[in-house]
Amino acid sequence: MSQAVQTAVIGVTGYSGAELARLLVRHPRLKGKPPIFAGRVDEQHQKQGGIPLREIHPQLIDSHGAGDIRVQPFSWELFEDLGVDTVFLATPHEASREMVPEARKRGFRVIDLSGAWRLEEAANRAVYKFEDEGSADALFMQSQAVYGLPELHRKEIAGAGLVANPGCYATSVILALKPILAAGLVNIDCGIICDSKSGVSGAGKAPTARTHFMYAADNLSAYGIFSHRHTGELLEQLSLDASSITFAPHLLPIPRGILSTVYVRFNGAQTSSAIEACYRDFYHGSPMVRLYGANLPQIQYSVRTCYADIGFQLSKDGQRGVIVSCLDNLLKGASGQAVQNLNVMHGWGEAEGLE
Ligand SMILES: NC(=O)C1=CN([C@@H]2O[C@H](COP(=O)(O)OP(=O)(O)OC[C@H]3O[C@@H](n4cnc5c(N)ncnc54)[C@H](OP(=O)(O)O)[C@@H]3O)[C@@H](O)[C@H]2O)C=CC1
Ligand SMILES: CC(=O)N[C@@H](CCC(=O)OP(=O)(O)O)C(=O)O
Repeated sequence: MSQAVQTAVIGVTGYSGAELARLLVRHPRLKGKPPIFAGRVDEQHQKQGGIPLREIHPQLIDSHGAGDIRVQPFSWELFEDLGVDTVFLATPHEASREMVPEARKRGFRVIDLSGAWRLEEAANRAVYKFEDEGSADALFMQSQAVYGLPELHRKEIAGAGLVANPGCYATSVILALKPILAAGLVNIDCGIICDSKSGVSGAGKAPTARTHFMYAADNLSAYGIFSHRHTGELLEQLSLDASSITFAPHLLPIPRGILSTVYVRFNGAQTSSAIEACYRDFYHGSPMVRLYGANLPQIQYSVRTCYADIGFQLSKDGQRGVIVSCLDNLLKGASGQAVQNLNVMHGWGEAEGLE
């Protein structure tokens, strides 16, 4: 078990990169080894040795350990010279798709926050329209990738060279459904409905027509129904057929947070205590999932935490269930999960630096 892991982050100027910086500079296992931050640095800052992190994220003041850390101009040689072990990519899917093969060739372990390597099936990946789709290099890299949801794949993540951090909506829905599906309690033929709502930071820092204040504020809108790219993650991780699950994402006019409401029919009548036991058994030893039972979680409870919060209620006859799953899209939905994966990869306590 190493105490001296050197980490590096590409994409710290983005929303999830900022949260990653906040978590990593305070991580108890990284004391004395602050992460290296690298990215696109303009000429003027290059002359000054990089951009001071506090210029980009003033909220990361000294008490958070950010000190004089700078975002340096990115190169793989920089990481090699500085003895980097694990690289986080908080970059767009296409950028990750290009960078990861080179990072792996150079021997870095990678935790990629993007969707570049999450999907095993070419049919599910088609939504991304990757330029290198089908190439031998890309297929090889895909075969090495482990889906970075520790609650499902802890063992594989521990030995992985490439961890594909899950999507934020996907995390909330998979964690809500996996225990009852794995126990065979859900009547799949009746269809499962996942109604998910996300804060605007889920879309990243580049404004789009959909996420512009004028459209997002004082509004609630559905989008991506039957076509959202996280559907493939749900199908693969829950071993479901496309006809048995309907995923409907919505844009909520709040900065961060996701609430997924999942509607299921059971195979026969269930009791609250049986369903509660099912969740407790499944998440035994999973410190980043908090179970609420019939006291449903709310976005307010989960936001700015690295937890996924899950609760449920049953119909009077026990035939139907509604599961509510909340998380912070930038934390358990992205950076918190990435640090949880770092902990698993290095044999540290899974919740270290996250509570
Ligand atoms: N936001 C969220 O809730 C979630 C996001 N994700 C995924 O995490 C990744 C980051 O998301 P998010 O933080 O929202 O994104 P942002 O748009 O907020 O930030 C993107 C970051 O990537 C950098 N970047 C863009 N292109 C390149 C490039 N070609 N080379 C190097 N750096 C580049 C940007 O740097 P610069 O400042 O130079 O432009 C910026 O730091 C994405 O893949 C996203 O899909 C996953 C789960 C949840
Ligand atoms: C509100 C919002 O726009 N959310 C994003 C999903 C964010 C996320 O987890 O996405 P990645 O798969 O890009 O990593 C979306 O629907 O496209």
